[in-house]
Amino acid sequence: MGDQILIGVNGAAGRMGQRVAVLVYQDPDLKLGAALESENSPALGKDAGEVAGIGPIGVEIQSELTDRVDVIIDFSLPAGLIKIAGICAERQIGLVAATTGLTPEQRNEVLTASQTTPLILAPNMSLAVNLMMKLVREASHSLKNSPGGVDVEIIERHHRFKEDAPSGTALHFGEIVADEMGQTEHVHGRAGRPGPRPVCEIGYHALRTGDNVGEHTIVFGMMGETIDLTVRGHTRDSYVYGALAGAKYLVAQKPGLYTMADVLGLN
Ligand SMILES: NC(=O)C1=CN([C@@H]2O[C@H](COP(=O)(O)OP(=O)(O)OC[C@H]3O[C@@H](n4cnc5c(N)ncnc54)[C@H](OP(=O)(O)O)[C@@H]3O)[C@@H](O)[C@H]2O)C=CC1
Ligand SMILES: O=C(O)C1=N[C@H](C(=O)O)C[C@H](O)C1
Repeated sequence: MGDQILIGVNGAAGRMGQRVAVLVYQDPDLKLGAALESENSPALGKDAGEVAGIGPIGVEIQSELTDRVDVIIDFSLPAGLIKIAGICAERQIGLVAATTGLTPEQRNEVLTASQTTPLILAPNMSLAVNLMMKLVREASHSLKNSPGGVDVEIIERHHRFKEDAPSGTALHFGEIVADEMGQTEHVHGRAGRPGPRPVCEIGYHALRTGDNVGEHTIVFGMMGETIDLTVRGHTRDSYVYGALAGAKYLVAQKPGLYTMADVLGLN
């Protein structure tokens, strides 16, 4: 067991953080070395396994990183990610950063960590979603000269508790489409009399219902036909398995920025 990779989880009491604790516990190559939450969290002092529903695992939730870990997996809030990115950069701890809803300035601040430590910063860790990113790029490339033009709309569905909209994944899909097709306008919902739709728009539609763990549909609407590409999560574990693969990948890397496509062998 001596060569197990020591994982720290930031946002340990959250929906994702709890599943990270459980799946790290079940993985013989990994060991939970630290569980972090904000300094105001009611979970401080509790056992991370108890909070995650698997009974005590001997890791107390704390607000400061005092234990040695090899990689931090972060599913928290932008402020939590920025704080832990600074610590990882200073102590040269690998960082799998999954938190979404960052401003461009916050994103740049997190990215500076890659100067001194290995970093993944990705809005989605799932294999299926990352494969779909490749498929969307290919579809955008193939359809961009369709006669009559192509209208692209991005529909995402998430649980009612999600704080940011549209999802980081939806925004990333939009970047891929615009990179291939050249749309310049990003429109969030429509109401009133917006008039005929120009092809230079990408429309985003964020649905928030129940306990949906995440669905994304990219609609390519043309004159005479439509393609819908959809990826649906069934459980949060699809994201966690990707994050664990990212952690295992980062321990063997030099400082720098790495992608989930690197980790998942999709390049
Ligand atoms: N990249 C990916 O594949 C995925 C990314 N996500 C993203 O992960 C993030 C978390 O999602 P989810 O687990 O559903 O959200 P939750 O709100 O359930 O969990 C976030 C946790 O982080 C805690 N937290 C808040 N501030 C800090 C801080 N400063 N330091 C440490 N912990 C803090 C919260 O505590 P408190 O409640 O007390 O504020 C909470 O326990 C979101 O941004 C989401 O979009 C989610 C799924 C997949
Ligand atoms: O908050 C979530 O749940 C999710 N957030 C990520 C995002 O904003 O893209 C990834 C996934 O869709 C689940």
